[in-house]
Amino acid sequence: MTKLSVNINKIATLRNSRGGNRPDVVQVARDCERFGAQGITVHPRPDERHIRYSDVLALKEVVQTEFNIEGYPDQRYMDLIEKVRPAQATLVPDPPHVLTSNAGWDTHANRQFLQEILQTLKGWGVRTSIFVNPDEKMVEGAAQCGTDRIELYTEAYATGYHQNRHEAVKPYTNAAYAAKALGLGLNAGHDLDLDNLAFLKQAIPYLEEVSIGHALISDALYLGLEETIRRYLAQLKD
Ligand SMILES: CC(=O)[C@@H](O)[C@H](O)COP(=O)(O)O
Ligand SMILES: NCC(=O)COP(=O)(O)O
Repeated sequence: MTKLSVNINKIATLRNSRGGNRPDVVQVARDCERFGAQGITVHPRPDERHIRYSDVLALKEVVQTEFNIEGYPDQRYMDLIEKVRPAQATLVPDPPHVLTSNAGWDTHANRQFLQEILQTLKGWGVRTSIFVNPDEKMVEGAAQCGTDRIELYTEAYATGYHQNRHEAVKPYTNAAYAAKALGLGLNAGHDLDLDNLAFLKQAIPYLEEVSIGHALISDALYLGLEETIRRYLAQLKD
């Protein structure tokens, strides 16, 4: 079964745009789970443009499904993970001021750094995932770093989907196969939506988790959150 983890970053974007606590990030997380989401993902960025570190502490108290915290493993992120002990920590190589995540890790050039971080996270009992491009060499590097899972960075798939989905998905099926052969768990995320999700799932049936935020929250503005989550879950049926 492929789990849907809803990334609620953009709920916090809307809340922060006016100050106050509307929409309430914690209530939205509760509702996402009530509507069937099997996980909640957040990506607190150093500038706290959306999810704040304080949100993560509040969410820890209420999230009943899998809590996935993404981020660059600087000291602040590591201190947060140590305090929260989420189900999963997803390491992303983002510099502080990127508009959004735009690349996977070079798992060879960063091997020692990642090995040390992953060892610490595993010592805290946190499942680890590394954000990577669909590149078999980077997948091999991720396995050498000792991660539990990888998350395939699916922006290129989403960009190429409407031109030629069969071509767009090829690097992902190759990288997924390499991950499976290496015994790595497999997640995917970034720019997945109601158009492209089912084809990815069909091409990689053993995907363990997709984390989806921007498109899902945008869809919810038209369809409502409950109906939107129902539709995304329907795309993931085995
Ligand atoms: C790692 C990734 O691709 C996304 O989860 C990322 O968290 C999106 O970040 P923004 O919501 O800040 O665009
Ligand atoms: N890891 C991907 C994620 O959490 C959400 O990415 P997006 O759907 O907001 O592009």
